[in-house]
Amino acid sequence: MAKSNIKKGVLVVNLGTPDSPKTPDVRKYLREFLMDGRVIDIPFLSRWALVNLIIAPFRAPKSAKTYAELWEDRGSPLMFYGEDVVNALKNDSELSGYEFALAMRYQSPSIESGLEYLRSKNVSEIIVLPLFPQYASATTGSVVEKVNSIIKKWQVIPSIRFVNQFYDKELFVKAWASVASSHINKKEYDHYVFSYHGLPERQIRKASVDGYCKLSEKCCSNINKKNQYCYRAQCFATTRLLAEAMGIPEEKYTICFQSRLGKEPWIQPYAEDVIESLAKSGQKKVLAFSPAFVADCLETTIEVGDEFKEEFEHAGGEVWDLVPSLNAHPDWVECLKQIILEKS
Ligand SMILES: C=CC1=C(C)c2cc3[nH]c(cc4nc(cc5[nH]c(cc1n2)c(C)c5CCC(=O)O)C(CCC(=O)O)=C4C)c(C)c3C=C
Ligand SMILES: [Fe+2]
Ligand SMILES: [Fe+2]
Repeated sequence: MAKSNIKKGVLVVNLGTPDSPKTPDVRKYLREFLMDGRVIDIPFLSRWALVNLIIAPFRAPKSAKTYAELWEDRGSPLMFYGEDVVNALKNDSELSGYEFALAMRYQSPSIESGLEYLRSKNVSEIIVLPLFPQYASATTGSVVEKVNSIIKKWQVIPSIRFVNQFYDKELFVKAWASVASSHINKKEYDHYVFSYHGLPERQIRKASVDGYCKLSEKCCSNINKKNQYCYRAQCFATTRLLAEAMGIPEEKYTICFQSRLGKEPWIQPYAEDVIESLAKSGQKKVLAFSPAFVADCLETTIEVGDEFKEEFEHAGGEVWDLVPSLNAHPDWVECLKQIILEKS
């Protein structure tokens, strides 16, 4: 029987990054990102005023300087590692029955252009793969909403499957262990820090079933029917899996949450408090992981790698190393391949 040439489509989506590290491009990026009602979940007019009159004008020039430090010859790492993994998937012979498009939730290439590309290839179904290991309404939820807002206008809507999270996939854990092995086998560390992007506490409460989530250590210490989509609980679960795979005992690691924005409470413990208390309690050599990100970006290289290192050393610590992100590591590409095949 002749082999069918009908293909399936895969839309690989990451958060997005400015088009360049120049202030106007950073401002444009921040505006689009922070005007998303799933990111700053307050009424439209208050959000508009906060973003356009306060955050974008004041933050853009500062962030632009940091983006300039991050920028490489190939551009923003979040973007070029996205291109690298998609190219690796395209070249995998086991995935020859798939068409791929890379998209960013904010800025370019847009989700709309990625979906249009897949539509032009007449794919029979589309797998949407947001590159966020843990579910949050502000990230995965926003990608799902955006995709739905576009395809609802299509005459023919193919079957669409969304990947909601993958923090617990064996190959995801294995990929982190592979990337970290060169650090772990080379040096002895006193302590390990797992730093995740933060979220406003309000967003955790909104995702909690029957008010289950009290934002205590206890409510996030396991995954159950009521907190299965709790970002904080999923970050705790990610840490347990990674620590177990790398043989790091419980007393040797600490979780924290970074990148707080605004005055409202965000999920705790806060990174700056953890860093200071580790240094003050005599931990000298620390290895840091950033497992909410699958590609290096501002939040990993600059915030965890440079700024946290400075804070740790200032508080009396001696060594602060960061495990790079999964980027285009072959084990990570293998993990993505398995996710795609399982969803098909
Ligand atoms: C785990 C993924 C992420 C979650 C959850 C998330 C929530 C979130 N972020 C902001 C505000 C900002 N985030 C910024 C950068 C940024 N955020 C993520 C991922 C998550 N954000 C990434 C990958 C990046 C880096 C992108 C890059 O180009 O390298 C920024 C911009 C940078 C800066 O100006 O400091 C802001 C602002 C909020 C408010 C939020 C949840 C509600
Ligand atoms: Fe963010
Ligand atoms: Fe919880």
